[in-house]
Amino acid sequence: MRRDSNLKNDLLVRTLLGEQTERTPVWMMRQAGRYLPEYIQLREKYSFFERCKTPELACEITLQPVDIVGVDAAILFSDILVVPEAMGMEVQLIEKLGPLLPQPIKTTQDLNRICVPDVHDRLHYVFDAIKLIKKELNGRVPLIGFAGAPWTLLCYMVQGKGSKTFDEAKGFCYQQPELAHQLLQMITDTTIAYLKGQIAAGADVVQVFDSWGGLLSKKDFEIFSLQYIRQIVAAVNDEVPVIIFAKGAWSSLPEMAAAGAHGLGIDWCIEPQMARQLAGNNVALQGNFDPAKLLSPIPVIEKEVKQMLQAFGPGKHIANLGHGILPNIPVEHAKAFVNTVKEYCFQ
Ligand SMILES: Cc1c2[nH]c(c1CCC(=O)O)Cc1[nH]c(c(CCC(=O)O)c1C)Cc1[nH]c(c(CCC(=O)O)c1C)Cc1[nH]c(c(C)c1CCC(=O)O)C2
Repeated sequence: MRRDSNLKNDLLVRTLLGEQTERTPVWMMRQAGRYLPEYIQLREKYSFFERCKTPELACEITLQPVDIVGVDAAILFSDILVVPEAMGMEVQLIEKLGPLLPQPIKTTQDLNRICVPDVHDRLHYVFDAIKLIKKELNGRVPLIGFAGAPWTLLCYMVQGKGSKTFDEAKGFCYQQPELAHQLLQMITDTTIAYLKGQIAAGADVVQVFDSWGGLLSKKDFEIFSLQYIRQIVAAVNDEVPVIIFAKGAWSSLPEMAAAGAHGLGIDWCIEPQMARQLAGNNVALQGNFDPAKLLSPIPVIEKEVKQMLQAFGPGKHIANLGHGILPNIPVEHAKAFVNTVKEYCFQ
């Protein structure tokens, strides 16, 4: 296991490695983004991919929540969709609509248009950003690298846009399972090289986002998601700690723990005690505050965050939201979330 000896705050890394810490670490999924006025300013000047592909901009945005909100970890500013783009697909981000992939994968011919790229050629801008961020962080907090899980990326690559059900992506898997598995394996191979590149560039921890894992039954989650996540975790978990966040897929927590992850993200639909029973004692749990609850008045946020910390108990817990922070959250409310965790003492 590689560890950056220059880290002044290593609460996240130690928690993931099962070591005791003075307090619970805290960060927020999607913490670099639209609820921060400083981010919105940059967004007005540069397109989404300009922000992702310019290391100085990605670095500045990554550091914003560390400086402004005081989280215990930075997460690389990028997007899970840079991987489909590197594999040869056109990816656009449209205001208010979200991602658009105008030529989605439906047939063997479509699959032949994409490839497993050389990540050092196609995604070098991410590795350059990570090197710059590590330098600028100067050990203040660890840096989390990330990638989308193959299933969640397939959802966008086949559906071509966001969806509540991803019915076309699911239909593709059920109608053309062989093609689906070829695509999932190509994404997996790209992702392994991509995460290894992030780690080589300096990422201290990596997280795999399976935002749409909960759309599958437990059996189909194993077939179309978990077997690929397992390959990714096995390829990197001796280098740095790995967190799997598979939203809604709580019934597979035992299998995800057995896959060799150091941390498992959970959403607010499962109680901490139940998640602990399912996941066992050898893994840290991350979560699980309802992001919309950050709209509550600050005293309510403080009270509910304390209840959450108490429910998880001391140790083996990383305080976080159960999904990404919403754009309409006041910065003061995000700060209240973080500060309540930092100030909490277990009796
Ligand atoms: C499914 C998914 C995507 N991207 C991501 C996921 C998995 C996590 C999740 O479920 O929320 C992951 C992601 N996207 C972004 C980050 C940055 C780092 C961080 O967490 O702070 C991370 C970790 C930046 C972003 N990615 C995107 C934005 C907003 C675009 C903008 O600010 O111009 C940001 C800050 C665009 C994006 N990218 C994606 C969507 C659906 C959208 C549009 C809607 C939305 O914003 O949530 C795909």
